Amino acid sequence: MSAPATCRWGILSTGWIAGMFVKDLLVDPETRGVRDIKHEVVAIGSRSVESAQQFVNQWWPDVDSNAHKRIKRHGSYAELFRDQAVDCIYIGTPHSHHFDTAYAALQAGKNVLVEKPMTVNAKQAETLVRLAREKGVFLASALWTRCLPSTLKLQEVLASGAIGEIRGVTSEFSIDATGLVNRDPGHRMVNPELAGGALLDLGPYSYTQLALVLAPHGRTSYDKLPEISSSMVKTSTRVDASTTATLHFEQSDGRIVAGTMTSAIDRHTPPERCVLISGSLGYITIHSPANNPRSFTVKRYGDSHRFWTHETEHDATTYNFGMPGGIFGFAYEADEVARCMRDGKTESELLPLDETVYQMKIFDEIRRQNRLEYPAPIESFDVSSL
Ligand SMILES: NC(=O)C1=CN([C@@H]2O[C@H](COP(=O)(O)OP(=O)(O)OC[C@H]3O[C@@H](n4cnc5c(N)ncnc54)[C@H](OP(=O)(O)O)[C@@H]3O)[C@@H](O)[C@H]2O)C=CC1
Ligand SMILES: O=C1OC[C@@H](O)[C@H](O)[C@H]1O
Repeated sequence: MSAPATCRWGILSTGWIAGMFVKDLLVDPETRGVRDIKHEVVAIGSRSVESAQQFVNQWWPDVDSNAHKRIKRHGSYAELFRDQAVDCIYIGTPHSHHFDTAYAALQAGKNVLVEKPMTVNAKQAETLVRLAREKGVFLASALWTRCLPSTLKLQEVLASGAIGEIRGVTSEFSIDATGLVNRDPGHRMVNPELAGGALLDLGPYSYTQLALVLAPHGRTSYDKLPEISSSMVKTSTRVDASTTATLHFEQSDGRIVAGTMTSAIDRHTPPERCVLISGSLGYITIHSPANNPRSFTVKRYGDSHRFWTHETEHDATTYNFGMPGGIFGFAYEADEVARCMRDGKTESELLPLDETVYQMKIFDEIRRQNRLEYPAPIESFDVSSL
């Protein structure tokens, strides 16, 4: 077997998720049975060099180690874009800053993995996708759930016909952040200036869980949006505390199947169930959380199943997934990106760009229906000043 290919990462921003992503990159891929690629963090880019230095101190505390000494600390994002040692830049800024930062990185010819949601709106996402394709560089939104072994296994189970014809999906990813509005109204989750709110922050997961079943890539035409009915409750900071949307997706056999997604920042999703996939022969329950499911259960109805009884289900199978090496789960998307780098691919089949743009169009429509607008500068897709 040939030597593993190394992906050399540049980390842009030094907040919470940037640290979690790095933590996963530092775990030896062999612990999860991955022998074809390796990860190396070669540079940190921050708005201040002190913050970049602090980040290195936190994640590579051994000051005498080669890694600690070797990692470049850039005091501006522009310096990171110029760093020739970097293969791919991971962007972990707030939503409001995904578009401008990713645009500048792509413009500099860099491969980019940008946190979810890719942008604030679909026009911005389309602009990034167009630029990446023009430049021939890699781009993906970091919807890590799509790369998890549990997600891939679920696709297999569905394709096997285990629950028959799909009749409906409900999906929720919510986190109780009540109190944040009063305690810390500037926090990115509730601050409109940073494009906060449940839909953009947590909706990518509740949407993805139903889209993987009802609008899978390769079997969905992105020309037409599903029919959408949605509602929102807003916070006093004027972002959405909760959003629920029912989407009617046309299936390849012409049937219309409804999926309902909920994301909220004012409650927890209960652990037992975040996603319910109902089929003609049974159902699948995905256990919370929807961003990182560790198990799901498939139950098939018994032959004597009747609509008035609940006693006849049988054949329950639960699939469990660990997180080897102590990873959080981001490592799997990092592996996928590293393989794309190695193979010269500019797009990942697990994180398809057209699907990402489609999702952003659906979110635009949900926001339109509920009059959720962000400040003009962060909705802008004008690139003349970038
Ligand atoms: N995949 C996942 O599971 C998760 C994804 N996320 C996503 O990651 C992104 C960041 O979230 P999180 O890490 O929690 O956020 P943090 O606030 O902890 O970090 C954001 C970082 O972005 C940089 N930044 C650039 N401009 C600004 C600005 N105007 N205000 C604040 N920070 C700025 C800062 O880094 P610096 O000072 O170094 O420039 C800052 O540390 C979001 O898009 C979120 O949706 C978040 C959590 C989990
Ligand atoms: O996975 C996540 O969990 C917590 C959220 O605030 C975050 O943005 C999201 O990506």
